[in-house]
Amino acid sequence: MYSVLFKSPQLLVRGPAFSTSTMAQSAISRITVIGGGQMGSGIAQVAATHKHEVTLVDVSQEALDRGKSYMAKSLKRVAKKKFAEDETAQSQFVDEIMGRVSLSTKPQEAVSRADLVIEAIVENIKVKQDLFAQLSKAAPQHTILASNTSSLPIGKIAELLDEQRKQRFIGLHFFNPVPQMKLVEVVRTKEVDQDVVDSAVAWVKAIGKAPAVCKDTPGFIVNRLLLPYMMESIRLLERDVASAQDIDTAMKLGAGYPMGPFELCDYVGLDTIKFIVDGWHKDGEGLKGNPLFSSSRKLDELVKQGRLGVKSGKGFYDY
Ligand SMILES: CCCCCCCCCCCCCC(=O)CC(=O)SCCNC(=O)CCNC(=O)[C@H](O)C(C)(C)COP(=O)(O)OP(=O)(O)OC[C@H]1O[C@@H](n2cnc3c(N)ncnc32)[C@H](O)[C@@H]1OP(=O)(O)O
Ligand SMILES: NC(=O)C1=CN([C@@H]2O[C@H](COP(=O)(O)OP(=O)(O)OC[C@H]3O[C@@H](n4cnc5c(N)ncnc54)[C@H](O)[C@@H]3O)[C@@H](O)[C@H]2O)C=CC1
Repeated sequence: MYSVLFKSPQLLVRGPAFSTSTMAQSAISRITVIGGGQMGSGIAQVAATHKHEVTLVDVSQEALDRGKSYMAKSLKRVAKKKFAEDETAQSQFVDEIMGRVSLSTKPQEAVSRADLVIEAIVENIKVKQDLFAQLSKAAPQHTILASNTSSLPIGKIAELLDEQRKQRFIGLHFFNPVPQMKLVEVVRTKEVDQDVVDSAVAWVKAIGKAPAVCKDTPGFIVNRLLLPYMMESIRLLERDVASAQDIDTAMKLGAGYPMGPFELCDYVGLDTIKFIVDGWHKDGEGLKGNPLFSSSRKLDELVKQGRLGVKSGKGFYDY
């Protein structure tokens, strides 16, 4: 059932009928992000930019330092746009936001006061399930637990949790690069409470992003549509229909995409994509054997050669 919610004259919100608590201000203040890589560092940066107290967790100080440098580099780009020639204002801006982010290698301690925990660790179902089983022993009962997974079922990630925890478990799927991409997919399981969905939607808006609420099915919305497009692009290349460069040019100028499919594959990471397409082809709900999601010899070869994209300095392109 759809309804039109008028939040204020200039903002017409059209979407599924939310309970009145949708309009409630998000009661989320303290955020813990687990995994300080490409995505987790971006999520921590955006939350801190919007005045949240953030704790970023990773497995080692080295990994935390890497995440911190991702944030600092990104914030310097934002600061340069915001304060043009004023270098003092630029460094004050960066220092103020970075000052809201504390670093930790102790996940249970880091969630003990959190209102929201967002996991952005390796795309591996068992590692995610074990992490949340550990966190659920330490996080307050009210804490919302969320995963930023690209492809794994949210309900499966929460499988080891008790019923009460499952009712406060949700998908918050950010897009890369997090500071720049407006969308966050809010993925609801069968078990999640409506007020948790409403709080998540309110928080996503409070950090300047645009929520899209969807059910917990493979790929949610964007990746379900992106993956076949990406795999068909690779099959065009395998059939020698056109070069990667020409296919990218065609999709940027013909379909208005900011990046072509091969640029985007390199940007996201070929190993991540291979993991996802192999997983869905094997047992993705309703996708098993679907030719659109068949794996690709070319993709397998590149991953085997360690050509993972931007992160390894070479993928479809050399960087
Ligand atoms: C068909 C291929 C599909 C491949 C994926 C397959 C899908 C299934 C598996 C996916 C698995 C994982 C992915 C996932 O789950 C979901 C995703 O994230 S999908 C990827 C979504 N992202 C995109 O589609 C990115 C598209 N590209 C862009 O929007 C732009 O190219 C980009 C913003 C990356 C760079 O812009 P560009 O103009 O090329 O360069 P600039 O350097 O000038 O940047 C423009 C603008 O943006 C600011 N900016 C860029 N990066 C950052 C940053 N990290 N921090 C802060 N600011 C940043 C920059 O300052 C510029 O700002 P202006 O105000 O415009 O000056
Ligand atoms: N790369 C992308 O474009 C996108 C990725 N995602 C999803 O976000 C998640 C993270 O992806 P990326 O940031 O690209 O990966 P990444 O490899 O850049 O970062 C993962 C981070 O998690 C840390 N980590 C691994 N296991 C951990 C544990 N048990 N405890 C704490 N930290 C741990 C790693 O040290 C690393 O710093 C994945 O689930 C991925 O599917 C979602 C949207 C876009």
